[in-house]
This record gives sequence, C-alpha cells and structure tokens, in this order.
Amino acid sequence: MKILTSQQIRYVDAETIKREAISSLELMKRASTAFYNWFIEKYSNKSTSVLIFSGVGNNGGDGLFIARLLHKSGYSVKVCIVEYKNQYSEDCAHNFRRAKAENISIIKIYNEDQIPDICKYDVVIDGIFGTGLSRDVTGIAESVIGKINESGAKVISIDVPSGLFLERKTTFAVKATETVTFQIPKLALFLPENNLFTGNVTIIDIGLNEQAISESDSNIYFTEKSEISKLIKPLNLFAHKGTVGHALIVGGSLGKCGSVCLASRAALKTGCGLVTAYMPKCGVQVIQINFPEAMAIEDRGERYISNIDFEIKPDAIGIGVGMGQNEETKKALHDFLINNKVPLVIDADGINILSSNHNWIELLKPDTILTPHPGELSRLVGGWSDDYDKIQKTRLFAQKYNLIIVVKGAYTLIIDSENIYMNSTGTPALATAGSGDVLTGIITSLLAQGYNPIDSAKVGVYIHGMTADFTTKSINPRSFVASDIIENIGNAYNNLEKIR
Ligand SMILES: NC(=O)C1=CN([C@@H]2O[C@H](COP(=O)(O)OP(=O)(O)OC[C@H]3O[C@@H](n4cnc5c(N)ncnc54)[C@H](OP(=O)(O)O)[C@@H]3O)[C@@H](O)[C@H]2O)[C@@H](O)CC1
Ligand SMILES: Nc1ncnc2c1ncn2[C@@H]1O[C@H](COP(=O)(O)OP(=O)(O)O)[C@@H](O)[C@H]1O
Ligand SMILES: [K+]
Repeated sequence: MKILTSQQIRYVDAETIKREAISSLELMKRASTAFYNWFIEKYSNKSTSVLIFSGVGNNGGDGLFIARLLHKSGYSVKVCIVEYKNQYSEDCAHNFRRAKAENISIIKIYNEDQIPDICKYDVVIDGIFGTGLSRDVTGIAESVIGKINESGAKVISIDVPSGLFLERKTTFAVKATETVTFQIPKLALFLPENNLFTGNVTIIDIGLNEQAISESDSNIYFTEKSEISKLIKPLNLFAHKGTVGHALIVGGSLGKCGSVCLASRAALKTGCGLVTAYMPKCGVQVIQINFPEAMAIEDRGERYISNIDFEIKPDAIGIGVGMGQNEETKKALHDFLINNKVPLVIDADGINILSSNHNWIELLKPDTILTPHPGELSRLVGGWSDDYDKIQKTRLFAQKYNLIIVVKGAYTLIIDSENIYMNSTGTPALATAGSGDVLTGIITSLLAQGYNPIDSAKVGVYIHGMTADFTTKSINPRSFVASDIIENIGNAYNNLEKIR
C-alpha cells in the first residue's frame, strides 16, 4: 500500500469525488461512518460520555458528523468548536448546522476559560486539525491541545493527531491514545519520535478510489499481507534438501555462540534445505548439541573467527551475529568480502566492523542486505537530527553503495536505492535478546531459497513480525523470547498461505 503525502491525499480525495460521482459530503459521511463503526465496537457501552473537539476544516466536519452519529445512537455527546478561524469549510458548516438542529450540545471556544473539564468525560475525540495542517499551531487551538494533553484523558484522534505535520518534524500536537486514520498510511504516524503523539494507530478503509491511489507517484510503501502472501514461493513436489537452498551462517565468539544457533535454526525453520554454521572452535560443540539439524565448520580460531575459509558452496550467507570485533576477525571479514560472490546478509558486528572501516563498504556486491538496529545504523550512516533526517541519510547511503538497509525497530524500514518499504507487523515482544539474530537467519534462508534480495528482506521482516502478532494472547509479550519467533515461523507461513 502506498504511503502518500498530504498533497497526494488531497488529490486522491478529489479524484474519488470526481470518478465515483459523489459529493464531498458523501465522502465525509463514508469516513465518519467508518470511524463511528470502529468506535462503537470498542466502546459498545452507550453510557460512555464523549467530548469532541472540532476544528473548522474537514477534520472538524468529520468530528461533527461523528457527533451526530453517536448522538443518534444514544451516546452522551458534547462538542466544542475550536474556532481558530471564522471561515468554516463547506462540509464542516453543513454538519455544524445539522448538529445544532439535532439538539446536540455544542459550544464555540475562543478562550481558555471556555474549555470544559475534560476529565469528566470518558473519551475525548480529537477533530481539530487533520491533514490540512499548514503551519505551527498557535492561539486557541494551542491552548485547547495543551489542556487535552494535561488532562490525562483517553484521546482518539480522527485521521491524525491535531498538530502533527505529515512531512516534517512535529514538536507540539495532541498526544492521542489512539489514532484512527483514513485508509492511506501516513509516514508521520509510524515514526518512533511521533509515537508520543499517535499512540496506537489503526487504519480504516473509507472507500477512496484505488485507481487514484495507484496513480499517485510514491516510492514509500506500507507492506500488506496480501502483497507478502503473493511473494511466497510454492513448494515443488520433487524438491529435496539439495534443491531448496543451502544457507551458511558465519559468526559467534566465546560467550556469544547462541546467536549463531538462533540464526541457523531460524534459517532451517524458514525453509532452506541445508544450514551450515561457521564458528570459532568454542562454538562447534554448542551448535552440534543444541541443534543437530545444522552442519558446522570450525574456524581455526579458538575464541573468535580469525580466517573465514570453507569449501562448501552455499546459496546465501548471513554474517556477523555474535562475531565480536577482534582485529583478526576484522581482517577475516575484509578478506572474505573481497572474494565473496554469494548473496549476503550482514548483521551486528559485521556492520560495526564496516562502520569503523568505511572504505570496505565498497567491497559489498550490489543488493547486499545490512540489518542494523538504531545503534548500528548511527555508526554506519552517522547520527541524525530527527526521523526524517535518519530516513534521508539511510536512503542516500543505500543509493551510494547500492545496498538494501533494513532499519530495525517498530515499523522496520527496508530501504534500497529506489524505494522504502515500511513493515506493518510486529510488537514490542520482539524487543528481546537474539531477536535480530533470528531475523538474520530468516532473511538468509529466503535468499538461499532463491528469493531476490529485496523480497527476502520484505518477506523476512514481515514473517518475523507476524510471529509476535500471533502470540500476543498465548505468550505474554514480556516473556516472549527469540526461540518463540522461530517456533512460530511455520504458523506465519500458514497464515500467509491461507489468503492465497
Ligand atoms: N483523506 C480523505 O480523503 C478524506 C479526508 N477527510 C478529512 O478531511 C481532513 C482534511 O481536511 P482539510 O483539508 O479541510 O484540513 P483540516 O486539517 O481539517 O483543516 C485545515 C484548516 O485549518 C487551517 N489551518 C491549517 N493549519 C493551521 C494552523 N496551524 N492554525 C490555524 N489554522 C490552520 C487551514 O487554513 P489555511 O492553511 O488554509 O489558512 C484550513 O482552514 C482529513 O484529515 C480528514 O479528517 C474526510 O472528511 C473525507 C475523506
Ligand atoms: N517495539 C518493537 N516492535 C516491533 N519490532 C520490534 C520492536 N523492538 C524490536 N523489534 C524487532 O526485533 C528485532 C531486534 O533486533 P536486534 O536489536 O538486532 O536484537 P538482537 O541484537 O538482540 O538480536 C528487530 O527485528 C526489530 O525490528
Ligand atoms: K485530528
């Protein structure tokens, strides 16, 4: 699904009205009804008291329409119009008149003293500003947003938290508990630094014209299940272990050999036919005892890798997990990169070694996948001033070296020289030791099975996140560990295959 800018959203809005021959009011009705349906499912008790703050644009129009729907179905509703200017949008003015005629309690707010006691209400709905925000919030809107944030009330924002900029850093906005956004994912809703404003984000369909969305020129995508599902390769009836890919995992050092075990096990559980672990001597017994399905090759180093040398012919290699940064290991990585021709995933210390030897990055073949967490990324591309700057720096880095960078975290970003894919699966349960090692194993396995590098990254990150999504009820997220990801890879495949 494409992630669009506010300007593109306006275009899709206008094109939907034109191509489907509906009025703008009808589109507002669709959006408000979709919000209302979401709301009544979550707050089915009609004694819930609702305070709605509406602006004078179409976001405010939605707020008023929602007020009418809630009032009609028996909820106790009060509306405060935050009149930051006296020129209402046509559809907002229409709904204002209708709401008044329907005897909904409405007040206009021009100064702070008029703001009601927000804490008295069970839920606040925020419809002050939407995607039309064009400058910093000041005046009465600023005061109201300040009061909402101080109140500690449960706040649901319509489309976007009021005050959130879609294309640049936000410093002041409604701090929503939930944001219910209309159909098109907006980049700003999924950036770590905006989580304070957005709370939990839900995307709801409002019937915008799909053709108009697909015509919009965007190279940022929000990954969807249906798209990932189509990428999964079918199994061949005559497959044998030699035809479905051989993954090699290179890593480990004394005390960190578990990382290679996790990555290797994840690789095999993702479906490649063979896995070999390349480890220092101290790791070989560890993996052979813990994971008999894997083969192992011993490096000549006792405690760390000192010379990467093997005769097997793997289809993909994942390197770096638990590897450490001993000088001999660094040289071993350098020599390996000079000679390697096999599709490659680099993680953890592999990335750290490259960060401290920047000219080695040029040794990487096009479409090599790097999987940094935020700390590793900042060493690799340099620091950033905000999330937009982080994305821009990573994009330029990916373009310069022709690489695929998997920026790990909630809503992991997969950035190559042309596109950005934002992952939509996963929960904080994944913030656990070894979770990244498992991801390296999954992506390496997909590469070994013949998926192209960008699909390997997209599918791998998606499956990894799905394992946490499934288990929120069966495993409390606090006690979810990396092995639980591995155990649920099969369930993730089942789920993806179900919708094909
Ligand atoms: N996606 C869709 O297809 C659909 C979208 N819909 C809804 O429409 C919403 C977008 O509506 P919108 O364009 O009317 O913008 P919105 O944010 O309500 O207000 C803009 C007004 O605020 C003003 N203004 C801006 N910044 C300001 C500031 N700092 N301080 C003071 N004023 C400021 C600005 O004035 P101007 O910049 O022109 O001076 C303008 O008057 C969208 O979020 C969704 O809820 C659905 O109804 C239907 C389907
Ligand atoms: N809050 C979160 N929501 C979704 N995914 C997360 C969250 N926190 C971490 N993850 C995922 O968990 C993995 C953690 O990787 P990493 O930090 O390298 O772990 P480790 O070094 O312990 O293996 C990444 O894939 C990341 O995207
Ligand atoms: K809003």
